[in-house]
Formats: sequence, structure tokens, C-alpha cells
Amino acid sequence: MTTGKNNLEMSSPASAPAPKKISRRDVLKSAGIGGIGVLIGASGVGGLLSMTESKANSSGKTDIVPFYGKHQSGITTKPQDHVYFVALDVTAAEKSALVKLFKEWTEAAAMMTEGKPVGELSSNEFLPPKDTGEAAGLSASNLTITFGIGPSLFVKNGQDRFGLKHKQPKELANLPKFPLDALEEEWSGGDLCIQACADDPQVAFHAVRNLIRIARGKAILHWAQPGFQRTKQADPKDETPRNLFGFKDGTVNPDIKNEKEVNQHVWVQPGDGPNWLAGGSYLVVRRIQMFIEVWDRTNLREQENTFGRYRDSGAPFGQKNEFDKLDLKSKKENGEYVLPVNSHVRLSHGDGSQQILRRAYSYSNGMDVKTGSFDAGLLFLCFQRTPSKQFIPMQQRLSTMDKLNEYTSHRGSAIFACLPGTNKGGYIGETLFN
Ligand SMILES: C=CC1=C(C)c2cc3[nH]c(cc4nc(cc5[nH]c(cc1n2)c(C)c5CCC(=O)O)C(CCC(=O)O)=C4C)c(C)c3C=C
Ligand SMILES: [Fe+2]
Repeated sequence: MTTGKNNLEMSSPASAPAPKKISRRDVLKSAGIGGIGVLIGASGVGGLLSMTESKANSSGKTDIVPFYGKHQSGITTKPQDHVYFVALDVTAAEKSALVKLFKEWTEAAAMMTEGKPVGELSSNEFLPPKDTGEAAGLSASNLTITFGIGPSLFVKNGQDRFGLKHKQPKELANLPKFPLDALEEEWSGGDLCIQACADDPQVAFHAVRNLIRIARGKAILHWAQPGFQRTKQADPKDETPRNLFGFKDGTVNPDIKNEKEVNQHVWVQPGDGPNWLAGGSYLVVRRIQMFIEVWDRTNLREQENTFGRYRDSGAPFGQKNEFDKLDLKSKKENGEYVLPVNSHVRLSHGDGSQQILRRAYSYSNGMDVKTGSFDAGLLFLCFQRTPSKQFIPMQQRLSTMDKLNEYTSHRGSAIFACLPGTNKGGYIGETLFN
């Protein structure tokens, strides 16, 4: 998980004016009372609904992350408490259908991130409501919706599906097979992806559900995985969240408030590859099962040796505090490094030149029916400018030597190019499809 101490982007300035308390449910009421339901029922996304404004959350603050901008939100946004991640397969055969889909998705995503429904809630009893309704009355909850494109959208089974092959970036290629990978088709790949993050799980699910509904006839679900962190209510000090092994996870990350750092490590720069992706970012997703029952039988010293950090404080070995620098040089009397050579932090850090923006969430999917143990772990989401120089060499080191491999198994994997942002009137994907 990825909440570093200093790397928080605030989604709404503290000085923002108090919002009008009109929520998704207010639209429903006004539609019923004023008899404008049929009108709304006949209108498309937007229309009369633009009258509404998002409700404040329980602490009275607006919780809207702007959707429009140079970059998509949900990447350098301070991680919300929940994610709903889906990968999709495109069933449409024409590029024009894809363009229509992205236009509709953009409009719907912009509405939902403002806490508004994507269409009427329940105004015309002779039609299915456009919005599915479960977010009625809920605040925007810092919802972000991030769209990505997989390598198979360009070429599948040798076919240039949409005449886009010449635009495929070299970096957008299937990841190599790493030692110990136990990947399953049902958790891997996808032509497109949607990452919906919010401080409320129902708001995140509602967003994905409505986008899938809009995609009917054009794209279908390939795989889906919800994830969570501790909530902000449960952790008012907003410390680094702990993963399901009980360790603080997300301490070291590029500073999302530092433009130079994110340009260096996260955003694709003009000249890096095809221009359509400048301002975007590559997302690598790994669905990593964690054998929590085995871990729970492992003594604390072994657990701490696995990461090279102390469980309680999160400090790296040989240091006192969580945010102290790694000590890569000190040795013990017996000549061994204080920070074990096979520890997760030593190996993932390497020489420090490769950095990725981690934005991971825990998941728990009930029981693994094959083993009778929990199917729980980490939905590892990380963003970067150049996967071949960042995630790939890092994972190569980890997959061969990491002590953590005794307790984890990589069950799913995918890579996506997250498109640059767009402005009002434009649509996500315009730089690629135009
Ligand atoms: C290839 C990239 C990485 C994978 C896959 C990965 C899996 C993974 N990590 C943890 C728990 C922790 N990771 C920590 C640090 C850390 N991990 C990576 C990369 C991958 N992790 C990096 C780049 C770093 C930072 C290294 C550094 O420079 O210090 C930590 C320590 C605290 C922290 O900094 O976040 C923990 C804990 C799990 C459980 C896991 C797979 C299930
Ligand atoms: Fe890690």
C-alpha cells in the first residue's frame, strides 16, 4: 500500500466553499415531485442532472477529486480506502464503437466522480433506470476512475484489430514470465482496464458497475478484483497502512507532490514513445496471494528478516524510525549484512535507481477451494514511466531471491497503458483514436 508520510495530494483545498447539500437522492426526489422524470428518462447522460451537486461527506468537507486535467486521476492521487479493479475484453469489431464507448465512459466517469448519477435514478416506470441507484445519497467519496489499454487491444492472435498496431508502444508488451509465476488466465490480461478508487466500497463498485453497463455490446468483463486498506476513520493519524502480514506497506514511494519526481518516475514524457501516451503512465497489476496461515505460524524474527524491517515501528533494520534511509552497508560481527541479502526491501530497492509508484490494496476473496485456506493477498498496482527499466528488473530480482516468495504466489498479472487526461468537451482516449 502506498501512503507515504509526505506524498499526499489533497483532493480538495481546505479553503473550498461549503458545498450545497444536494445528493444523488435529491435528484430522485425532485424527479418524482416535479414530474420531470419522463424528461430525464428520455435524456442521455448529463442533461437535467447537471443541476445536482455532490453532498459533503460526514466531516463536512467536499470529497471530489477533479476528473478532468492533464493526467488521469487515481495515479498520483492520495490512495483512497477502497479499489474496484476490472479488466475487460472488447467485443466490438469497429474502431468507431470503441470511440463511442470512451466518449460515453468519459461523460459518465466525470458525473460519478462529482457524486452525481450517470442518468435518471427512477423516474420512468416503463424503462430500466439509467443509473443503477446504489450510490444514491452517497457523497463522491474521493472517487477516481482510471482507464487503461492492454497490449491485446492493438494486436490479438496476430490480428491488427482496430488498425492501431502502428501506434502500439514498445513498452506496452506482455510481461516476461518470471521464475515462480503461477499465473492463471482468469486473473490475467485484458484489452482494457478500469481502476475505480473511493473512500467507500459501494461508491467504487457503483462506478465500475455503471461503466460495464454502458459497455454492453462493446466490451465484457475479463476479471475483477476489489481491494481495501484500513479506513481513514479507523486510522485518524493517517499512518502508513499495514498489509495482511501486519507490516507497514507503502513507506517508500516517489513523492506524489513533487512534480520533478513524478515526471521522472511516473508520467510518460513527450519523446518517450508514441506521443499519444505522453502524460499517461504504465500500470502493472499483480494479483499476489499471501499464505497468511503459514505466515501466522512463522516467528517474529523470521517475519522481520523477510522484509528487513521491524514489524512494530516499520523502521528498516539498523535504524530507529519508519522513514529512516535503508542501511545497505553495515555488517554484523559474523560478516553478514544487517539488512539481509534476500530481504524484500534490499532486493526491491536495488541500487535505488529504479522507482515505481506503488498503489496496492489488500484483498480477501473468501476461501481458496483448492486448498481450504484463505484466498487473500495483495492486489499490487504500480505506476511507472518505463516498465522495462522499472517494474521488470525489480521483479526479476525479487522472483529469483526474495525471502517473501516462501509466503506468496503471483496468481494474476497484466500491464496497461493508462491514457493521458482530458479536458471538458474531450474524451479519454482522444489522443490515441483521433
Ligand atoms: C516488483 C515490485 C514489488 C512487488 C511485486 C512487491 C510485492 C510485495 N511487497 C510487499 C510488502 C512490502 N513491500 C515493501 C517495500 C517495497 N516493495 C517494492 C516492490 C514490490 N513489492 C518496493 C519498490 C519497495 C520499496 C523499496 C525501498 O526502496 O525501500 C515493504 C516495506 C515498506 C515499504 O516501503 O512499503 C513491505 C512491507 C508484499 C506483502 C508484497 C506481495 C504480496
Ligand atoms: Fe514490496
